[in-house]
Order: sequence, then C-alpha cells, then structure tokens
Amino acid sequence: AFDETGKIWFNGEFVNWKDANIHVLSHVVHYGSSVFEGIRCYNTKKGSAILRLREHVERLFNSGKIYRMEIPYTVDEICDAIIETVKVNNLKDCYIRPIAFRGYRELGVYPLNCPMDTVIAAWEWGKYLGDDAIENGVDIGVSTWRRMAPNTLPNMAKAGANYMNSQLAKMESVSNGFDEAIMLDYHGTVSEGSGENIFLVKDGELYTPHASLSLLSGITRDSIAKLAQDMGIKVNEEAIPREMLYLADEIFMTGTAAEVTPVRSVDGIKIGNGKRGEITEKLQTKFFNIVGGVEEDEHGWLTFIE
Ligand SMILES: Cc1[nH+]cc(COP(=O)(O)O)c(CN[C@@H](CCC(=O)O)C(=O)O)c1O
Repeated sequence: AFDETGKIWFNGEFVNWKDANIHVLSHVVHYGSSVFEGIRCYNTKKGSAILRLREHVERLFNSGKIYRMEIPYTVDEICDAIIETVKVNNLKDCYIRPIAFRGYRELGVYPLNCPMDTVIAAWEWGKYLGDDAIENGVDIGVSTWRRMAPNTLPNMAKAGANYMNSQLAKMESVSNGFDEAIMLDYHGTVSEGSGENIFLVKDGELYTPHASLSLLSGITRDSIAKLAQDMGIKVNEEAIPREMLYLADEIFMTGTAAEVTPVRSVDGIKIGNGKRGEITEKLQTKFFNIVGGVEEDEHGWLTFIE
C-alpha cells in the first residue's frame, strides 16, 4: 500500500499525492491508451542511483511513438524530472513509474483529439515476487493465454493495454497455485512472464527468446546478457520450445521490479535441483553488487542523485 505522503510530478508540476487525479471520462480510463516505464533507484554505498535511466526514458518515448503519442517533453526533461521526483520525496531506494496517457476531452476510440498527460510517481517497492523469492526462487506455470500475436498489440511498446493480457495470465497462474505465469507466443514457443523476461541455463550457456519478437525488449534482460558475456558465458537468443523449460539446468526471470528471480519449478516439474542454480546466483550477485555500489559499474548504468 502507498504511504500517500509524497509528491507526484503531473504535467510539469509537483502535486500532492492525493491531488494527482484525472477525470473518469479520460480516454485512458476507457481505452487503455497509456505508455509507461518501471525504473529502480538503488541506495548504493555511494548514494542513491537510478539504474539505466536514459534507456528506460528512451523506451518510454519509443512506446509513445508506436501509438502516435506526442509526449510534450524531451528525453532530457523527463530524465531530469525523474531525478527531481526522487529528490523531492527524499527517497533512497525506490521504484519510479513514469506514465504518459491520453487525457480528458472526448470519448470515442479515435485518440488524437485528446490531450497527452504525463505523470511521474515514485515509491518504495520491495521484492516483486516476495522477499524470499530472490534466494529461494518461485514456482511458475505455463499459461493458456498466449502473448499477443504480431500486428495485434505491439509487444515492443510498454503500453498499459498489453497488461490486460498479462493480467489474464497472472490471474490464471495464481489461481492454479503458482507464483507467476510464463506465456508462450503465437507460434507456441516460450515468450515471457506477465511482468518479466526469462532465461534458461543449459550446459553452462544462457538461452532467451529473441528480443522484440513476442516480448518486451527488457532492459534487465540486456543487463544480464552483458554481465554474462563479461563472464564468458554464451548467450543464445532463439526460439525455445515449451518442453525446454523442463529440461533446463536452471531458469531465472529478469525485470526492473523482479530484478533476477530464480525459478525452481515449471508446471510442478522441478528445475535442476529445485533450488537457485549456480550460474543464476553468480549473475544475481554481480547484478546486486553493481546496483549496490559494491562492484564497479563498468557499463555506466548508474545515474547518481546528488
Ligand atoms: C511484460 C514484461 N516483460 C519484461 C519486463 C522486463 O523489462 P525491464 O524492466 O525493462 O527489464 C517487464 C517489466 N515489468 C515492469 C512492470 C511491472 C508491473 O507489475 O507493473 C517492471 O518490472 O517494472 C514486463 O512488464
């Protein structure tokens, strides 16, 4: 639950949390016309730092471009506003949610007469899949809901409407007793989770579905792939059959909220020894050491908040 005492950046002004409201007849409420980001700020040993800020903001604008949304700010202005939002709320470790959406003027599917509203909120958000998930892993199930097919809803856009698909998969998996869903794509090969990308480990190599085909081109996915390459671990991007999930030595999921979460079972079938795998732990430790300021940020991913 939110502590509701913070300030929210709303179309260029900071407003009180409880005053950050929109009209119920805003286009976005009825038609899902929003694009958004999930970004984390970490309280590193050297102060608070936002992870891959520019990549996230550029993806926000790319998502908007797909939907012909003209967000009335530059990438730099949104980056600066995000930094200000963390500072004005005196947050150290937090999750940041920029969102741009079609606002209030008229209803009807055609969106281009509605104004664009832009909001940035930030709050403390713990471990996405539960406190012990990072160490002990989660149980996931393959959903009967597939990720959106090509040319239906754009998987490359981090758009609100895509999460109606994610919600269906998540609700189904939780009702089946799992912690998270893994979705297949239109062709029946492995795609992504309701809010994460997925990696398999087999014979010392990583396997992950092609970016931007049927899944969000994850920034954490990119970070982990780079860390694996730094460690001399080969990363294979390829179509992964569902049954490969069962045969993997290790599986983990990646996302800004999920960070690096091991998977211990799929559809009730134990993965490897049913615990966090060795390569998963190595990558997870490296990731957390970088975002914790314990190890050198060699890729320049951290933007420190003075
Ligand atoms: C469908 C999906 N796929 C992959 C990812 C991983 O992307 P990245 O964060 O760039 O590594 C996310 C992030 N999910 C965000 C929203 C979660 C939510 O519940 O809302 C997040 O992790 O912030 C997804 O929502």
